Amino acid sequence: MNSPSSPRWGILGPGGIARAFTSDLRTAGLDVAAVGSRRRETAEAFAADFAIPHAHGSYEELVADPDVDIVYIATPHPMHAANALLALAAGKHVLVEKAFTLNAAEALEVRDAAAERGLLAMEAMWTRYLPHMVRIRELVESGALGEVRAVTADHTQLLPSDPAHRINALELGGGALLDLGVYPVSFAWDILGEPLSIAAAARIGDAGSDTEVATIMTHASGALSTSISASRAAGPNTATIIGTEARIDIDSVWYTATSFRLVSPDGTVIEEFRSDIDGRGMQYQALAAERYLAEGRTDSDVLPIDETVAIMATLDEIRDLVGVHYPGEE
Ligand SMILES: NC(=O)C1=CN([C@@H]2O[C@H](COP(=O)(O)OP(=O)(O)OC[C@H]3O[C@@H](n4cnc5c(N)ncnc54)[C@H](OP(=O)(O)O)[C@@H]3O)[C@@H](O)[C@H]2O)C=CC1
Ligand SMILES: O=C1CO[C@H](CO)[C@@H](O)[C@@H]1O
Repeated sequence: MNSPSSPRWGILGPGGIARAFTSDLRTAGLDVAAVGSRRRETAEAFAADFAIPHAHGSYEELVADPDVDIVYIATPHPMHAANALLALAAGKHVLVEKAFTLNAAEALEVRDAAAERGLLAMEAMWTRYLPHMVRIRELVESGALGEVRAVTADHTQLLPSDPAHRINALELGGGALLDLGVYPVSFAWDILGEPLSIAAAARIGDAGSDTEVATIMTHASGALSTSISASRAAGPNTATIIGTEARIDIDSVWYTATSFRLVSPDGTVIEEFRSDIDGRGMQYQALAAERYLAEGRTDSDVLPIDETVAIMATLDEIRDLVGVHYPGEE
């Protein structure tokens, strides 16, 4: 799959998700050239696990590596903007984990820095690039559902309750919305576009961050979307797109590679889709990034950077409604 001109990846912040992503890059035969950690020993251990040629003991060293073309940023959300700006200043393209940044202001900074340098800055909203989502967008655009009137999705997981864990601690961008709710909100944006109005409610945990959040959005198309994110209990993790002529039921876990059915109002299954992929599926976004670079493009057509910024603004608005602010935002 690799060609001599394939971009060479650098992994920044070798924690849990960096491990899953790197494994998927390896499965897809992509070129992982370097890893950078705040601790050299961590970088060396990660490099040994994945046979990565260069291990760097700082993020500065990683982005300065001439063998790296694109940096995957996998630190906690509050570090995304600074890490992405560091890589862009060194002339590297960036693929930045969700939530892209802490808020829309930071996302704009990253967007503008990439644009100034003619570099790709892309949100690692991997779900959008998965085969079932590609087919779902085709079906929606073809009119197979008629007019879409509603979208529902939940992302709920039983995650650590330790107030110091990144899922909870405000200084690490804690909260169900930015970690989990970003998936259903991005999904609603994908299918229905911009929300015109937002209602939201949340429960706030001991750490001061949101542990459960529910939103109802009214979209420019006139349709509604609802989403639930929760970090203290696992629900169905399914999603539905309801149209006037048919609906799509996406099976659990809807935001990973999964199956779905196109169903008519009388319950007849019109089409069934099953995912058959290697690995977790995080390679599809990387393959898309490589394709954009090969075509000399600096934006994603699946999730353009302006939409990422707008999604961050939606998340800002939801956080305003439920009263969650991060240090330095007040
Ligand atoms: N796409 C997906 O399915 C998933 C995406 N994510 C996203 O990835 C990001 C990282 O999550 P996850 O991998 O679970 O987190 P981890 O805590 O497992 O890893 C984060 C890494 O970031 C580095 N880091 C830099 N600064 C800090 C800091 N102040 N505190 C802690 N770690 C720091 C550390 O690496 P080092 O010290 O070695 O430099 C650490 O290993 C989040 O933004 C999250 O939303 C997470 C899980 C799934
Ligand atoms: O994106 C994500 C998917 O699920 C993880 C938990 O397993 C989350 O914490 C994460 O950020």
